Amino acid sequence: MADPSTLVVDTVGPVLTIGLNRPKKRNALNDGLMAALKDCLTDIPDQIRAVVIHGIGDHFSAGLDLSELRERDATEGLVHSQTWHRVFDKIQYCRVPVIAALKGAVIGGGLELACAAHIRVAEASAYYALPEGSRGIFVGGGGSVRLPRLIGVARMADMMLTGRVYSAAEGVVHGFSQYLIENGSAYDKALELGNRVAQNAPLTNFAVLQALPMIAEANPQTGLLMESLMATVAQSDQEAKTRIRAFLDHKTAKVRPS
Ligand SMILES: COc1cc(/C=C/C(=O)SCCNC(=O)CCNC(=O)[C@H](O)C(C)(C)COP(=O)(O)OP(=O)(O)OC[C@H]2O[C@@H](n3cnc4c(N)ncnc43)[C@H](O)[C@@H]2OP(=O)(O)O)ccc1O
Repeated sequence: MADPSTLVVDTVGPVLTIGLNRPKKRNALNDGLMAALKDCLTDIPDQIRAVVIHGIGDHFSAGLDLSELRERDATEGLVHSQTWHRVFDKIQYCRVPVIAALKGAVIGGGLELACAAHIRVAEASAYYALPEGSRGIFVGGGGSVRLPRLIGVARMADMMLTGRVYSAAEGVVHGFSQYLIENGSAYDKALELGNRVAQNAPLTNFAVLQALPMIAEANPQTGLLMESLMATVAQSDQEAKTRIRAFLDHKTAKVRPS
């Protein structure tokens, strides 16, 4: 059953912010939190154009709440894992971009949660680990599907076999996170990015979230056809026509390095 106290949910302009709120347990992900997260991601109000997920306190998340793993038999374990898959799918297939603001521990299931987001912003304090090997378990939140696509099978295998802790800087180098920023600013940066992506044409964001991952996984011929179809749909939309006219009439911002 959903435990609403495990999340702090807020609306900041067009951005929905979701704070994982079990700081005394390092935001370990228990059943109540996962159910609350699912509810929250199911009922995103129409006016919301981006979501930021962050951790309350010093950490993003210490992963699965190990105290809830004790009593599960194999069947319950399977159901549990598939429940997680459904929650994280809600992130990956969200109708608006989801940005994870990372700090402190980003461990196990916490890392899997972050993998499902579309953009990862890490402050210097963030560190990543998959200690499942030392706990005698395996990833169960989609990590073996999503993480190798970001950092490669060999590096994920290294994380799982050695339990090595990767730094925030390594996370950027290896393609896990897209931004590395100073301590204390992950939330603000994620919010800034949320406001920025909210300005895009919704159809472009839709294409990036829904079509791009499929195109990237398709064989090149299928991918190129899908790209052409998506491009055609987007450019024939009135929104594109209005935006391009605004640029040609010098009524909109130019592309400038930030
Ligand atoms: C199998 O099917 C699955 C699996 C999964 C996903 C699996 C995973 O996520 S495995 C990874 C599990 N996480 C860990 O092993 C991390 C454990 N925590 C730590 O190492 C540390 O707590 C820390 C995160 C590095 C923070 O250290 P520190 O700041 O010193 O804080 P502590 O004093 O250690 O902790 C404070 C308090 O929090 C409790 N706590 C921390 N992490 C967890 C946790 N993961 N689960 C439960 N409780 C946690 C800690 O015990 C302390 O509690 P007190 O009561 O003693 O205060 C997915 C789906 C599947 O189906």
